[in-house]
Amino acid sequence: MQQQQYRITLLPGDGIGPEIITVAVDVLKAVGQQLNLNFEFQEAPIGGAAIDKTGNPLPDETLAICRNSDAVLLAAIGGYKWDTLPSNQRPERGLLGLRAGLGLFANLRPAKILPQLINASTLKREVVEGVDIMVVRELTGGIYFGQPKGIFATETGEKRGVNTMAYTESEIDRIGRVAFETAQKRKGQLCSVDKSNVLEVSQLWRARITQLASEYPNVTLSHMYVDNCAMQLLRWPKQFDTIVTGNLFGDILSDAAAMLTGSIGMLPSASLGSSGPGVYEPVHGSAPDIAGQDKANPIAQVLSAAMMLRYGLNQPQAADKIETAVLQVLDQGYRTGDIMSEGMTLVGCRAMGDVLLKALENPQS
Ligand SMILES: NC(=O)c1ccc[n+]([C@@H]2O[C@H](COP(=O)([O-])OP(=O)(O)OC[C@H]3O[C@@H](n4cnc5c(N)ncnc54)[C@H](O)[C@@H]3O)[C@@H](O)[C@H]2O)c1
Ligand SMILES: CC(C)[C@H](C(=O)O)[C@@H](O)C(=O)O
Ligand SMILES: [Mg+2]
Repeated sequence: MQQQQYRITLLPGDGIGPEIITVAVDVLKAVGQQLNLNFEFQEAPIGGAAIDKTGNPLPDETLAICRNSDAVLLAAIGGYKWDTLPSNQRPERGLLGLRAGLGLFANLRPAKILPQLINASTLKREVVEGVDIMVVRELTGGIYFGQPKGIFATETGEKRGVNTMAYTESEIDRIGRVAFETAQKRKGQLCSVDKSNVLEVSQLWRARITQLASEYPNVTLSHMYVDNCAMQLLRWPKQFDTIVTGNLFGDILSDAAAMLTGSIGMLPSASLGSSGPGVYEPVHGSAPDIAGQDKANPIAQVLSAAMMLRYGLNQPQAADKIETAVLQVLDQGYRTGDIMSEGMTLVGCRAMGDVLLKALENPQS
């Protein structure tokens, strides 16, 4: 079998980023060896680490390296050290710049409860058992990017902070199509989430998504206001299959959906554009409260690497192997602190990496 070569850019970022990405790289190398895939890793700075090094949260060189790779594996950015910077100089700008620079308008955030972790959820077993939701979040538009934005002086001398939530029809259509196609491959139920009882931008969103539905007769479309959706996610999450929503609503709802699964430390994501490399990253942040303590759960990062193999590199067998190894270590009772429950074995980030490698070497079918 001829060896497949892939150029992967690694963006460890800040906080727990370097700890968790190391685990994912080891896992990728191990699965690569088994399936004759050769990963050429190249590391670049982003976020706070890049600010410290270059003064810029997204150096041009970082973006160029990402553009020139087959896929980008990102850990997380941000932390206390940079919290007092003005918003346009913060680490988060590096992440937004990366998403915009690579045209990654579609963010897929799966929230699936694993049977092994039902006890780690704060919700009742009957509420979370069987939950399997895909949040399709628009990622390069909406209030994160709309103009005008800034802090402006008013005539009275008072300051006024402004952000603008805006979507064009074509921006809504392209994320809508990704969402309908995603729902088609799942249970065929798409819930579009907006705030069209108040916001004009949401009225346009709802109208376009409704119009698109005629092209996808095998998908059942429903609509929900975002405040109700936040409540329904906690009340009866099994009513959802695929959710499509804008940038800010998707950010908030995906963190809420994460908790259904036990911990945000479990949730991967894929950020995709219409061409070029995607960025694969955990839903969680840099967790500065536990950084450098070997306490982080690396599974969201490892599952992001699996999403990279599945969606970005078309290597589903390799992705399956990683996902199976994750299930195996959970079956064996290994838990980081965030998913710990009675009777389980508490491990740190590095030890979780070690048991994952063992599970890859010795899969128990
Ligand atoms: N994609 C990203 O890079 C990203 C995403 C979200 C937040 N952030 C940034 O991260 C920084 C911290 O933000 P925050 O505290 O609001 O969110 P966070 O997701 O970093 O942390 C929230 C809580 O979850 C815990 N947690 C997160 N990931 C974990 C993991 N893998 N294992 C165990 N516990 C985990 C943290 O310890 C913390 O208690 C901020 O600067 C924020 O802007 C970055
Ligand atoms: C860090 C921040 C810019 C980012 C976002 O808001 O998109 C994060 O919360 C996420 O969910 O990826
Ligand atoms: Mg978020």
